[in-house]
Amino acid sequence: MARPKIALIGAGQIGGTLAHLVALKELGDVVLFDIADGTPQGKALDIAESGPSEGFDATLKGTTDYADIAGADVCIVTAGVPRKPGMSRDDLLGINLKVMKSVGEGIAANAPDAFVICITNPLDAMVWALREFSGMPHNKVVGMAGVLDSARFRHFLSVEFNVSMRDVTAFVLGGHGDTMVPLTRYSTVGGIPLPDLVNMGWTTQDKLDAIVQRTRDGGAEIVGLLKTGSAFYAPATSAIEMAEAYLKDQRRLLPCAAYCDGEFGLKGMYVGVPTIIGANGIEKVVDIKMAKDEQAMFDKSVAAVKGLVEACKGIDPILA
Ligand SMILES: NC(=O)C1=CN([C@@H]2O[C@H](COP(=O)(O)OP(=O)(O)OC[C@H]3O[C@@H](n4cnc5c(N)ncnc54)[C@H](O)[C@@H]3O)[C@@H](O)[C@H]2O)C=CC1
Ligand SMILES: O=C([O-])CC(=O)C(=O)O
Repeated sequence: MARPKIALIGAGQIGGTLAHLVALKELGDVVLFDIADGTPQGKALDIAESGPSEGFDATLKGTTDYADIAGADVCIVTAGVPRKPGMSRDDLLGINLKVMKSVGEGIAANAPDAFVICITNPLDAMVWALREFSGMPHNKVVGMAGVLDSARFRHFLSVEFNVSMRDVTAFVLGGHGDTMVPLTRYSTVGGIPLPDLVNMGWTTQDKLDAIVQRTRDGGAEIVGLLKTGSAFYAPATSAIEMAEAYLKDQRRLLPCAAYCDGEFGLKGMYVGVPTIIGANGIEKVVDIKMAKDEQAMFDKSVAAVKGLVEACKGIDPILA
């Protein structure tokens, strides 16, 4: 059987890391696309030259021509600009919206059957716009953020409890911004929900609150440290987890920015919700019941995303 074809739209920090991970994990053959001529070709060649030592079987091609992504099974979109210290993700909206237009058209024309994972920020509005520009089915276009935010939450919790990250589960829903919603009641250590762990005296509510806030600020913390761009190792790994779930029909239950058509009382919008990813893309949005305070946080986050979508409509009349 032919290897899957994985197109990476954007060959910057995340795109290059994605290409390396796809090759190392032998998920498929890689086409790395970017408008900056030389960058995708150089990264593809560099990673291909690591193959003999690493021993993977995958071809890598760098290109500036959308025709080369023809027939891709998966497209992962990181094209656009990242933020710098002092900026919010929302400040990227105007410039990255234009990028989503060309990328959406390029994918629709060349790889209309692909499963598309958007990473570009501000994530929830950009995945909505990318879907609109591409006209592709809603279940085949999804945004990556919840897997990353939950991974950050899990990492901080594993350090606090001094246990393996494998035994920590976490759910971060809502928009990928300052209003994101880490759900402590649905996050566990060895199956024990976090509020129970506070009651058991294993940690304090103050410490848990600080971890929740650090999770919300997780992207900004890295931007502040790197100074020249934003996180890329963990974001790439998170998107690979989603791509693998699709390619291997794993039916993973992962928090993703998915299209809600009635779920969570939302109609026609993308926001971070629990989803099942399998061979049909987003197979299901899992409509969990939230407590009153959780719902209030989620509603606030949804309102923030709606504001950004309205801003997109104001910029590009095609979207209105
Ligand atoms: N959803 C999430 O959780 C996360 C999202 N991000 C976002 O991902 C995006 C990419 O981040 P990085 O890879 O670090 O940025 P980067 O600047 O390293 O790479 C972006 C690449 O996009 C290319 N590009 C620009 N316009 C293009 C176009 N029209 N078509 C094709 N390629 C184009 C650039 O030439 C550049 O190589 C940013 O918007 C960032 O904010 C970053 C981390 C996490
Ligand atoms: O913070 C940023 O700008 C990049 C991002 O979305 C993240 O790392 O969560």
